[in-house]
Amino acid sequence: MHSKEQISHDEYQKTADWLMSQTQHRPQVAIICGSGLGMLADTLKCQDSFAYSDIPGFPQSTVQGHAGRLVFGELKGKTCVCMQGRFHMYEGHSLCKTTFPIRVFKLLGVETLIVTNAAGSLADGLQPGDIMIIKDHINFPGLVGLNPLSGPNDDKFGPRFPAMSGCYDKGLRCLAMEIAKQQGVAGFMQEGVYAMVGGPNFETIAEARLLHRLGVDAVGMSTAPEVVVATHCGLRVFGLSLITNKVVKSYEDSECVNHEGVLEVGRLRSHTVQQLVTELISRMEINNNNNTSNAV
Ligand SMILES: O=P(O)(O)O[C@H]1O[C@H](CO)[C@@H](O)[C@H]1O
Ligand SMILES: Nc1nc2[nH]cnc2c(=O)[nH]1
Repeated sequence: MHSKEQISHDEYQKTADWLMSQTQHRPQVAIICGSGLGMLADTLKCQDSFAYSDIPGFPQSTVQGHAGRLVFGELKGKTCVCMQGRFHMYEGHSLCKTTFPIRVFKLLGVETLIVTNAAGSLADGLQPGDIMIIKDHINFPGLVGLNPLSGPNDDKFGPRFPAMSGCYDKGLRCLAMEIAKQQGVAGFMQEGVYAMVGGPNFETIAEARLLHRLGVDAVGMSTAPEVVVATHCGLRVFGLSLITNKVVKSYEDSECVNHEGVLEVGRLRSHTVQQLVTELISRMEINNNNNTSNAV
């Protein structure tokens, strides 16, 4: 069962200590690049970069469009760390492995996490190429007990029963919308609810209809476990989905989604996503109070 594996505090600390011995950067902001969005790391200046295979304790990326590199650098006066490649449950990683980097970031002093993903749209108003600011999520694996926080709680990171209402920071969501207006891209940006399903198959039509009825705006196979672990340890979270395809909801529709198409939309929209994230990081305020204050 995925959730049984446990990782000790010492193991997270060892990885954080190794990284701190290899780079002078002390990141305040962490960015996770979704499928095809690895170029977000290109904006960082004075880079130190590490292959996941060289980082003690790090899992390995196995999905095309996820390079498997951790990049540290400066962006508009903030120190950042960027995951070029995330880990998904369907790759066979335990949920605590898929979220391993989040707690390492916490120990590095990160205060804000930016998660990005590629997602299929269920909402009629969301077209391929649109950007959805994540207002909330439905963690389907989590609802049935596949939760990275299952098992003994590590009080050093956070409480046994963390609240998840408000896990996507409202201030950052408003700031992102304001920036979108100023950059002239608000026309294809809106807030919505992201749902995580286990994958790796895309949805059947009946599943798509079910998700639509449940109020899901966009669906993907990642993000929710990362956000749960980040919120548990007191990180502020901002998330966005790049809509890469419409999820087929009609038996009359012969369209068929594939991963190549998902990556292609990422490439087409890379510049817009980069500009938005760069400006958001530049204008966000950082409270340097990362002291595991969420812990009980
Ligand atoms: O969520 P990210 O990593 O962006 O990737 C999304 O795109 C892949 C499918 O094309 C799935 O892994 C899905 O979760
Ligand atoms: N589950 C799921 N994940 C995706 N990632 C990108 N597009 C999709 C989609 O349509 N469904």
